[in-house]
Amino acid sequence: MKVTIVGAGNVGASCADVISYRGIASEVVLLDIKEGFAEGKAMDLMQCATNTGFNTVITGVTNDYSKTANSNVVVITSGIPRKPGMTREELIGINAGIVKTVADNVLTHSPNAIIVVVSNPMDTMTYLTLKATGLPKNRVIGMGGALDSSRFRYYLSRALDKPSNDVSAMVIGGHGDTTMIPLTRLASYNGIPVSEFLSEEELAKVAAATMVGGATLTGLLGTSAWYAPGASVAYLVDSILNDQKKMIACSVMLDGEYGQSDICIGVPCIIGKNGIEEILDITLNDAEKEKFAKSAEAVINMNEDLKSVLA
Ligand SMILES: NC(=O)c1ccc[n+]([C@@H]2O[C@H](COP(=O)([O-])OP(=O)(O)OC[C@H]3O[C@@H](n4cnc5c(N)ncnc54)[C@H](O)[C@@H]3O)[C@@H](O)[C@H]2O)c1
Ligand SMILES: O=C(O)C[C@H](O)C(=O)O
Repeated sequence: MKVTIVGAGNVGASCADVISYRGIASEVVLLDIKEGFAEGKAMDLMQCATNTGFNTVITGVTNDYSKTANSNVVVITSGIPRKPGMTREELIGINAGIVKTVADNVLTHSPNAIIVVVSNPMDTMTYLTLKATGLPKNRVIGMGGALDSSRFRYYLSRALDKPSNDVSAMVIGGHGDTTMIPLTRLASYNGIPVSEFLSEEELAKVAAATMVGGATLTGLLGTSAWYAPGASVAYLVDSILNDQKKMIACSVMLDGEYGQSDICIGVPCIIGKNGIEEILDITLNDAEKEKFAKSAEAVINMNEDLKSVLA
């Protein structure tokens, strides 16, 4: 199985690292616009093979899309990351043009690929990719919910003082500091509602920390995060390539689900060899419904900006 990752920067390289280390794909192509950069990242990663014991072949190329031909999955991480104090939404001006060009190029050489969009603002970049390529909606998946849910589980595990892997929780809605919706009501510690252990005030603090999880890391690192984002993409790619049918919150085109249409936004999905195989339209309570509607409104407004940005 072949995976192309466009953008060999922090997230792209970290994703290639996890994919190879875990043997998720037999071949990974890293492509970057910066001369020699992807080649260097690929060589460095390949020199891990004997010490970590993987057999994936990683190749790096400078803007040569012919080397990406017949990829099963293409991950788009090309674009700029935010700096401290910025929102993801501020990246639209530069990233929209990059993502649109990249999506066209990858499809020319891999017409059957499933595309995973990572570049920010991710929900709008997913919408743009879908509209620009005309692909069926099951083949364009935005990665955000997998990461936001892992951060939610991390903050819950700290509040509970229990291991993250014993905590089950999901974030839906937009992948933005104010648009994420951590589903606190449905979070559990090995099947027991977390509200058995944490007060409403503690849960509100966990939800707030989750929503600004990316901004917190950007403040600490000076650029946005990459280890958890890279691992989250690899987790999603694994479910596609190995047809695992995992339930993962992803940004997908809605057609009436959650009362929304013509928008890509995070909702629980079944992910398998066909990409998005099912959208789970779960019942939200009134407060969650209100948050989802507000989140969708913000994402739709951002999508509107595409017209002027790409004009
Ligand atoms: N969806 C998410 O959950 C999530 C998580 C983390 C980061 N991101 C986003 O992913 C993007 C990448 O983040 P990063 O930290 O890896 O940034 P980075 O700067 O480390 O890497 C981006 C890479 O893209 C390359 N690039 C730029 N234009 C290109 C083009 N036209 N073709 C090919 N490559 C090109 C750059 O040369 C660079 O190497 C950012 O937009 C960031 O906001 C999203
Ligand atoms: O925070 C960012 O800008 C990058 C990414 O969306 C993240 O959540 O880590």
